[in-house]
This record gives sequence, C-alpha cells and structure tokens, in this order.
Amino acid sequence: MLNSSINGPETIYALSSGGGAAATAVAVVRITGPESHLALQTLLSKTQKESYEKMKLPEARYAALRMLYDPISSPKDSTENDVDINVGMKRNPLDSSLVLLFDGPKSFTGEDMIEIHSHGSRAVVQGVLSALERLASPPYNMNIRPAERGEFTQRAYGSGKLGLVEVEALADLIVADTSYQRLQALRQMDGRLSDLYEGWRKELIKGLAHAEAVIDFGDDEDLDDDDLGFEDDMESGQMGVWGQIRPKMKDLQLKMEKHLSDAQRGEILRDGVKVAIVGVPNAGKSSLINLLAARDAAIVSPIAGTTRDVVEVTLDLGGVRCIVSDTAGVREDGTTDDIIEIEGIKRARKAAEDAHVLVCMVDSTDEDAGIAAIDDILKDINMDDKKKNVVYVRNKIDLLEELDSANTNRGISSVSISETFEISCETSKGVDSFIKSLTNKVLDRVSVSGDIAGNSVVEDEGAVITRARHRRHVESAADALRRFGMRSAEGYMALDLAAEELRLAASELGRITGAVDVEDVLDVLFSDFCIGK
Ligand SMILES: Nc1nc2c(ncn2[C@@H]2O[C@H](COP(=O)(O)OP(=O)(O)OP(=O)(O)O)[C@@H](O)[C@H]2O)c(=O)[nH]1
Ligand SMILES: [Mg+2]
Repeated sequence: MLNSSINGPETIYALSSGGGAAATAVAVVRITGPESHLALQTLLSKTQKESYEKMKLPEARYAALRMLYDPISSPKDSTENDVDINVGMKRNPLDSSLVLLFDGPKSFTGEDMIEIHSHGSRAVVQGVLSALERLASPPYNMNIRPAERGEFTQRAYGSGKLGLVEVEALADLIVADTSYQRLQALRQMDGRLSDLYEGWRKELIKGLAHAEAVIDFGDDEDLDDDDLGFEDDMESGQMGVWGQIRPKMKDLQLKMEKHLSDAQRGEILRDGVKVAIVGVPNAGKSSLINLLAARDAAIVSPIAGTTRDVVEVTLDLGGVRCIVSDTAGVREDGTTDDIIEIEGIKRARKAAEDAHVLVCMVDSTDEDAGIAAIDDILKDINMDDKKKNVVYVRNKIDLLEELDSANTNRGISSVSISETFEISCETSKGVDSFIKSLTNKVLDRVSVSGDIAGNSVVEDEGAVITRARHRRHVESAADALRRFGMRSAEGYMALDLAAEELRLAASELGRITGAVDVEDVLDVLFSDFCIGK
C-alpha cells in the first residue's frame, strides 16, 4: 500500500489544516516518511552548512517553538563574513512555528513524522510548502514530494495503524456536519464495528477450520454421517464435530440478520434523513421550507405552480443532518398540459417516494382538494412505517375564521396519520411546535430506542452499519450462511460445498475490514487442532 520507490518510501508533505484560501490563525503542515526529520532539520538550520551538521531536533512528542528558515536564500543576504558563500550563507526566516516530532511507529502514519504549526497566512504557508518542495532539488536531493489526497491515511492503513472500517470512519468524521454524524463516526473509529466483523470472521474461520479437518481426516478416523453429527441428535450423544459447527453457524447467521434489520439507521444518519414536503400548488410548501431554512431558499408567490423543480436544503435538525425537499404542487385531478409542470410533478412524486419523513401539506381553506391530491401521492408510496413517518400539516390557519375542529384530524384516507399540525407560515403560528415534532420524527427515524412522544435517543452504543458497502458484504455473508445451513444438512457428500460457503462468508466479512483470509485459515487450523490426536 505504501508508495515505495527504489530508495524506499518517499517522504510526503501537505497542508493538513483547513481554511483553503482564507487565512487562519494557525496552519498545520505535516510531513511523513523516512526523511521527514531531516526535512525539519534543514528548515531549522540558519545556514546550509548547519543543515549538514548534526543538530538537536526537538524531543519526540514535545512541542517546541522554533524559527524556520528558507533553504534557498537570496544572495543579498550574504555578508562578507561568510566563509563559504554557498554553504555559510544566512537564510531568510520563514516563520516562528511550533514544531512536533514523532518517531515511527508511534505516529499517525506509523512512520517518522513532523507537524509544523505555523502562522496561518498564505505567505507563511506558501513559504513553508515551497521550502519543502526545494528539498527535492540539489543540493539536498531528498526523496520528498507533495502528498496525494488521503495519502497520510493510506500510509496509516498500510502500516496497520488503521483498519479499513476505521479509515472510512475517519473520512466520515472529517466531513461530519452534525453532532450525531460526528458521534457515529467516532463510535466507528473506536473499532467497535470492525471488532464485531472481525469477531464474526474469526468464528467463521474456526468453523471452516473444523469443517476442513472433517473433510481431510473424517475418512481416516472412520467417521460416518452419524458421528459427524448429521443426525443432529443431541440426546443420543452422537453430536460430532460437524454437528457442533452447524448450530454455531446458524447462530452467527441470525446475528447477521439482526444486524441487517436496522431500517438502515446508520446509513441514513450518515447520509442525511430525507424529508419531503408535498401538497397541492399554493398550499405554502415553499413558505414552509423557507421558514425551516431561515432563508429564502425557494420562490414564494401567489401564482399556483411556482415551484417547478425540487428545491433541496440541508439542515441540522436536533443534531441530525436532514435534506429537506420542497416540491412542485401536485394537482388534485392530476391533469395539466404544461410539460414543465408534468415533469415537476413526476419529480415531486419521486421525492415523496425517496423520503424517510413525508410532510403532507394542505391549504386549510380548501382542505378537500388538498387531501385528494395527497391521497393520490400516498397510495403509490411504499415507505417504512408510513403511519409514523407521514405528517399532516394544515397551513394558512390565519385565514380561517376559527379553527374548524370538525375538520381537524380528519386526516388522509389512505394512511391513518398520527399527527396533524395547524400552522400559518404567514404569522408563524404553530410553526415552532411543528418543527419540534418534525425534529423528533427525524431523531426517531435514526434511533434504535425511541418513542413517538419525543424522547428519541440516537443509539449511543453498539455497532451500526453506516455504509452500503458494509451492508452488501454482510448480506452476502448471511446468504452464504443460509446456503451453508442447507448444504451442511445434506450429508458427507456436500461437505466440500458447505465448507466453501463458510469460506465465502468469511471472505465477505474480510473484505469489510480489509483483512486477508487464507493465512488465517491455516493459522487456526494448526493452532486449534492437534494433528497428533
Ligand atoms: N395567509 C397565508 N398565506 C400564506 C401562508 N403560507 C403561504 N401563504 C401564501 O400562499 C402563496 C403560495 O405560497 P407558496 O409557499 O409559494 O406555496 P407552494 O405550496 O410552494 O406553491 P407551489 O410552488 O405553486 O406549489 C403565497 O402567496 C404565500 O405568501 C399562510 O400561512 N397564510
Ligand atoms: Mg412552491
């Protein structure tokens, strides 16, 4: 995995702190690789001569405030006192920085590493980066270059500092927008997800090792189907090696199936809960998304059919990332000749289908038309727990003489709605309590133990699937175990095929964590079995 050249791995460097073009108070430049300490020594040297001499570097893992010097100085800085114009020439200072030295393998990448915490102006950062670039040229000729994207983490992975799942968690942590995204990434980074998969994989390998022993030695030891446990008869005391593997593998299969039946909470929490607002034209959908976003994200007008396309805003609701979509109004009769509107309605239906939480809005002064249009959308939608995740909103209550209680909660016929909200986007009446309730629905969608009353708790322990990649592999592993269950009951002739399923399941899990499996099978086979027996 490490980028090795003939001379060993290259030393790489990069600006590791954010900020982009904007100046920040402090910027962090990281250097990793075999010549990273030498690179720092060169930058700390006042003259070129000094950089060839053995000089004292800061103690590992202790911050030190040091002056950095530009390795190539302009000739005007030289003085007549310089012994050698080339090597004794004084250098220009670059910055007074905090420097940190790490000795491999006790570093993020597992290699020798340097962190330079410099002042954050573009001039300083550029100065430090150009200085490092020059170290690749004569007279220094270091094997050093700018890092590629993710290369520090790639080296950490290559030197076994981080597993694949942890690398993914780190990537999630770096882009986390909300508190729960951060918490989930941190939980995954602490290794509990890879521990779970590794634990399962070890059990599979153990099962496989036992199965292979039965295949290899079963005949020699004169075992018949009965001894091997195909009868599966505990009481008769005939539970053979094979018979012991089967319930264990079945147990593992059930664990995986349980792990998979999580309504994709982790993935949704990572990617964002999708909330769509649908309803007839002019109901006030765009007015509501503007209130949620606290800005004019969508155009609001009294003309029916203002919103044509789906307008998305990303919000933080209660610490959960949400992608809220405002959609084109859907007409009750569903007919329109306007091709743009037809396309808009198609997209509105798609947004409603994709939503995890659906906000159905009507104009309370014309509720019947609104309900008919919403019914038309809902009847085609196959969403998780419809009753819980559909919210009914009656807007424009400021226009009603008084709240018609007979009308309230009459709901939508195709799905019994648990909650109805009376709001006015014009006066903001009821909007706060609607947002609070929407927030609870969103939290509920990503929590394991939550109740509709609003006491949702996003699961704070346990390993949760956070990526489709993991889900695919766990699904394939569980499928393989299901096939193992069938094959293993077929008798001695199917042993090979059954064992193959275990191998497949193990390698699927191994692909999640980035582990290699063949060696492991051999290791377990030798350590777990006494061949001399
Ligand atoms: N009186 C009153 N007017 C409202 C309320 N909410 C929205 N409106 C008005 O109703 C009109 C339509 O609002 P929009 O938010 O554009 O409605 P929409 O559902 O997005 O409409 P389309 O994009 O055409 O589907 C605008 O003139 C709003 O100012 C409300 O609560 N009370
Ligand atoms: Mg609109």
